Amino acid sequence: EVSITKFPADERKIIAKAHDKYKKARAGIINTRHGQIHTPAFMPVGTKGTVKAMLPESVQTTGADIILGNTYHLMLQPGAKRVFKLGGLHKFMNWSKPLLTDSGGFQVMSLSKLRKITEEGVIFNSHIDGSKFMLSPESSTEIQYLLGSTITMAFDECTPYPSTYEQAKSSMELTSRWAKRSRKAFYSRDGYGQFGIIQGSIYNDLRLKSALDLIELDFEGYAIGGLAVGEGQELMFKVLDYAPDLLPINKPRYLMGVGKPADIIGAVQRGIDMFDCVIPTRSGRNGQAFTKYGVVNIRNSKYKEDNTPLEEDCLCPACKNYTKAYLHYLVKVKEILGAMLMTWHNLMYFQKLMLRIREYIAQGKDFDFIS
Ligand SMILES: CNc1nc2c(CC[C@H]3O[C@@H](OC)[C@@H]4OC(C)(C)O[C@@H]43)c3nc(N)[nH]c(=O)c3cc2[nH]1
Ligand SMILES: [Zn+2]
Repeated sequence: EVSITKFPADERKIIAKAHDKYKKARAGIINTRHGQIHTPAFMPVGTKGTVKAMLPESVQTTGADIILGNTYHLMLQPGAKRVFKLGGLHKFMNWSKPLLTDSGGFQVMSLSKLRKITEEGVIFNSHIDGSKFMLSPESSTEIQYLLGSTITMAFDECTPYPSTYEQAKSSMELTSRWAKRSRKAFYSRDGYGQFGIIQGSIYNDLRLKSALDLIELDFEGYAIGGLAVGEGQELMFKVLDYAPDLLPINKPRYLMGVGKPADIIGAVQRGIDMFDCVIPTRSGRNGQAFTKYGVVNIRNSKYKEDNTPLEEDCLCPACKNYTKAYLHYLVKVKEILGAMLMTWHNLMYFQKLMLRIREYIAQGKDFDFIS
């Protein structure tokens, strides 16, 4: 049971604007082998088999139905075959609910130094010890199978921003060929699914072609890729004004890498169902707390004698049992408990946001009444 709290002013503006034009928000349930996912859903990021600074049972208390893992990191260490031998990622990390794994292409481009993109796949050197690896539609799909992912992502190329029309076109066409190979390599089982990822950057005809190519492969769900890569909120919303409508209305839509609360609200209003973002966890560890009063930079000296909680009505341990002064101190002296409490609060805040959104959609209420 969580209380309804206020959106900060800037989110109300987004809600009001998006609400007038978009009645595409929808609330639903995705049934999987590992349990239900209530959408719109926020998926905490657990790149290396752990949501940093959180026990999985604590992640569960925040209300998360599903968390993310990653092919790239886990294939390098401890290795997909080893995780498989040890009983799969669910057992390894003691998380029994749904797991979605990204296919690894995005991380190769952002993490490994030496890499070569070929039709076959991406050849790269591990950012850990420099050893050579290849990620392809087939190997990425097999690794996600070995990890035991509930939702497997197709192996794609995240088109960088900005890209010319030609660059975006050839990148999208590569992603379509790789999607076909990913779909063929997927071992379909009841309660498990594979999502295609559409690309096409900011060009609507390329987004349409990408969607048509992937719809032919009949994925269980679809992600909108190639966004939240530096294009900014306005351009992202411009793509989201039409891209979700290109996808099957009866299948989940996942916007990768998004985002701040205002981004999530605007995207839900445009028909998106699933989100992932490192912001609540990464910024929590860096001392930023999301609250109904806006973002609190707990390291600010004005909190050093503030004996009040981050939010008086929040049910997380940071707010129930500690003060901003204590959090300020812990983060300043880099105590591990600081990262834990700030992360826990932020994940709770994001899940409360999603709960409020789901409730208001289910009751057919206008978003702008959440205030
Ligand atoms: C932040 N903006 C952003 N992230 C994107 C991602 C990666 C999403 C994954 O990367 C991590 O976030 C940085 C998260 O931790 C793991 C667990 C790795 O999963 C999340 C994308 N992934 C694929 N395959 N294709 C895309 O077009 C794409 C676009 C994105 N835009
Ligand atoms: Zn809290």
